[in-house]
Amino acid sequence: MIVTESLSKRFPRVTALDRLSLDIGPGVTGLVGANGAGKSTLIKILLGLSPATEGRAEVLGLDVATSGAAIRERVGYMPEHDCLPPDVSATEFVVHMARMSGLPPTAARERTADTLRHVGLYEERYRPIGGYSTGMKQRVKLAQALVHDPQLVLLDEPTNGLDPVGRDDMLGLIRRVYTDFGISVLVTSHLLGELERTCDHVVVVDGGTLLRSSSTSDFTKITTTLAVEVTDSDAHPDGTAALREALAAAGITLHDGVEEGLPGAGHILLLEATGEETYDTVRDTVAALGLGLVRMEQRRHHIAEVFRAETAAQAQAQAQAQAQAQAQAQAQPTEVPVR
Ligand SMILES: Nc1ncnc2c1ncn2[C@@H]1O[C@H](COP(=O)(O)OP(=O)(O)OP(=O)(O)O)[C@@H](O)[C@H]1O
Repeated sequence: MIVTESLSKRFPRVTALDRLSLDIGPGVTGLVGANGAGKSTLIKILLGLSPATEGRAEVLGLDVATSGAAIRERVGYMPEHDCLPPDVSATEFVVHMARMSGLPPTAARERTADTLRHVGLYEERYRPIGGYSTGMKQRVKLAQALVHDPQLVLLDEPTNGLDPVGRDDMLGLIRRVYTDFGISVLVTSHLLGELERTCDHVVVVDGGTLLRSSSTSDFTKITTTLAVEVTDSDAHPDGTAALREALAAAGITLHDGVEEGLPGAGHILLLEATGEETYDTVRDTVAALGLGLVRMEQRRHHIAEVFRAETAAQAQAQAQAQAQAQAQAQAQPTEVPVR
């Protein structure tokens, strides 16, 4: 869907993209990076709206340097900033965008009605956009990106300004753009965690360079940590504590601390699974104590955890390399200038 090779964009004072090479296939892909990482710059280059300084990029097999118009016919774009005219209704605006994309009048009206319904705008679509909430405006921006039935949409920070419920709704909508309509999605965010449930693939950029590109399941790979949650009983009013003690006595390695569990149950104990026998020991110990087993599952990493650990390991490796270089430099005999 998207391929970039050593793509760079330099502004007079800042390098927004630095030799970025990517290969993004169909599905929902998250492009994650802090503010200023270069996400919006990449999107503008992919749409053929801004030339790269070096390198090349292709979208749907079309070269961004020479086929900008053809790319924009096949690709939808949801910009980050508020760019909607306040005095027209969502219907008028989206019909206008559909006509601009080349749809005839009747098809433009029909597609607009379908798309606005899909993004969850009903009666309010006839009211002026100026009176809409942020969530409704984000939906209109998404609708105008979808109305011409593109093969791919580029969504720049679609959850910006939304409360947690609004974010979840928007992320659900984005997922359905691919599952219901087969339209591939590149969605940017500065929040790594929120893309975990939505994206098949995650690309992380920092300072215009690629930090990591991998499938979400690789990021969130299963760990050897078991999460166990039990209920309390009359004999053991603190079931979690009783289980912790009994498992430790049975030789199982428990991780420090506990996590919040379900209301009504206890906390979640985290322990190291060394094999099938760990499951048996937990099951038998829970039964012997007369507790109810609420859950016993292998824990998955969250993207943010993996990423924090990788970044810390990289920083440590860098610091070690620097210290080594310094030690070597000090060990070199100092040259005495020859007079
Ligand atoms: N037209 C421009 N002129 C000069 N510098 C620019 C221009 N556009 C972007 N930049 C700079 O390039 C860098 C990357 O910006 P970009 O907008 O692509 O980041 P971003 O990851 O999208 O972050 P945000 O979500 O905050 O927009 C930033 O340092 C920004 O200040």
